[in-house]
Amino acid sequence: MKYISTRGNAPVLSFEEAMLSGLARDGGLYVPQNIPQMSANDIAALAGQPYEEIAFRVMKPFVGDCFSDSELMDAITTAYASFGHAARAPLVQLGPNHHLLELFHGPTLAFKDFAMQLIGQLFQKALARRGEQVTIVGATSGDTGSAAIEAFRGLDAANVFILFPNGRVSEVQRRQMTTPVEANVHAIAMEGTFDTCQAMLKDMFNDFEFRDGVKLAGVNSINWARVLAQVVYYFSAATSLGAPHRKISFTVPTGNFGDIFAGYIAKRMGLPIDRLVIATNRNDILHRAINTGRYDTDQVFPTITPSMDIEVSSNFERALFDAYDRDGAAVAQLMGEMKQGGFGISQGALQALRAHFDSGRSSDEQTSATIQSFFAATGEVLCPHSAVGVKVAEEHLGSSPMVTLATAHPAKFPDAVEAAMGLRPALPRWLADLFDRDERVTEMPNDLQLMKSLVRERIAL
Ligand SMILES: Cc1ncc(COP(=O)(O)O)c(C=O)c1O
Ligand SMILES: N[C@@H](CCOP(=O)(O)O)C(=O)O
Repeated sequence: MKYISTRGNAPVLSFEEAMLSGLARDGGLYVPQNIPQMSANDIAALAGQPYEEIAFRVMKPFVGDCFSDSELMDAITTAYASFGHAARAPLVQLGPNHHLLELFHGPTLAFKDFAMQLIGQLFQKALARRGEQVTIVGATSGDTGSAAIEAFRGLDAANVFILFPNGRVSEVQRRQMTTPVEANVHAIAMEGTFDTCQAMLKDMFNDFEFRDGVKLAGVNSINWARVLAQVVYYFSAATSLGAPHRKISFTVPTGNFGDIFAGYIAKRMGLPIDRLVIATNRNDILHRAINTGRYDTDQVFPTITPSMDIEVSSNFERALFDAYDRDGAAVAQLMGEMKQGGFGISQGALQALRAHFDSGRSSDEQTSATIQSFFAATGEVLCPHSAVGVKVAEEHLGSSPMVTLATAHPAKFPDAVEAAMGLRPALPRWLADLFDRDERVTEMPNDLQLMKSLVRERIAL
């Protein structure tokens, strides 16, 4: 299996090369050259299998011969061994036709653990084989950062720098990033929003002297391996609910578009997905784009769903690449226009997007009301991000069963949850002393030169 860039002008890579590279050298994102297909029989055979077996069967064709079967299975098994639920991604019924896919049973309590725990294992195997060390820089609005730190803390082969927007993550999220004691972990509180952090990260990748000098690697969903690992739970959920014999819809709380893009890949592989519903908060650029055909950036408003406070939604580029019939030059042109404030989506591409995606939005007030009403009706305590999904999903219920992705544990956002329903969710046992631990964090302005100097200094180059 080979990987090509969405901007059509970067080397074609293997799975392992794409995983270790992060951003393509033309600024684009790697995608598989072809999407492997699963037949109805292949999909039916997944029903009732352990999550690890489903992960292996779904991911293997994308990985090719970069990892042997036993290496891949070993990585998968180790990755999910620490999850606090035997099903890994259990389904809970919210209503007659509405189910919640709980993706927060991993070590850092967010869906990011599904991919990050796995790529931590795959990075270790690949780097050990190559005898290489890398510098991982990640941008986060809260959850990617803590998951990456958890997956890579203490490894000799990787230094991890996590840029988060100062004051714009929850206190639990911040402490998850600032309290690990391992010397290879560097939490950086940056001036600006998540978009500022992500733009800084992409600028670092686009500076080849720096990129090659520090052996830069990325673990945001710009990394294809992140998206791939997230494809798996669409298969596990859909087959539990009767796929391939009936269609299933999914609603996904969305920011950087990685999670819902994984659903789109599942559909392209043959999983009978009816609708993929993009659920946004007040920062509703994707909802507006699907509705109007204009992707116009605005300011980013802080909300009670900080992980989704994103305007420059990185993986939307991957969806556009397909919607523009894989025309890399067209995508490069749109991404250039986005830097000037926005772009229009052609009628053909918009139709192609609308063939798969619906969208909706939830204000903070609606999100709080949803936490409150679903707790009263079902006893399920929703994190605010998951509540955005549930609210939007309820507006899109149809004939096929709807699955809403519960992307984080409510205890990561205790203030918002308490304000909504009057009860403060408790952190699990292994994080119970989080507020007693010492924090270690470096505050930085939005200055690329200073950031590059800091990284170089810390890795002592
Ligand atoms: C809790 C939570 N929900 C939803 C999202 C949005 O996911 P994505 O960025 O893949 O669209 C994020 C951030 O990624 C998140 O941390
Ligand atoms: N919400 C994310 C933003 C980064 O997303 P990623 O999937 O591209 O890593 C976060 O929690 O950091």
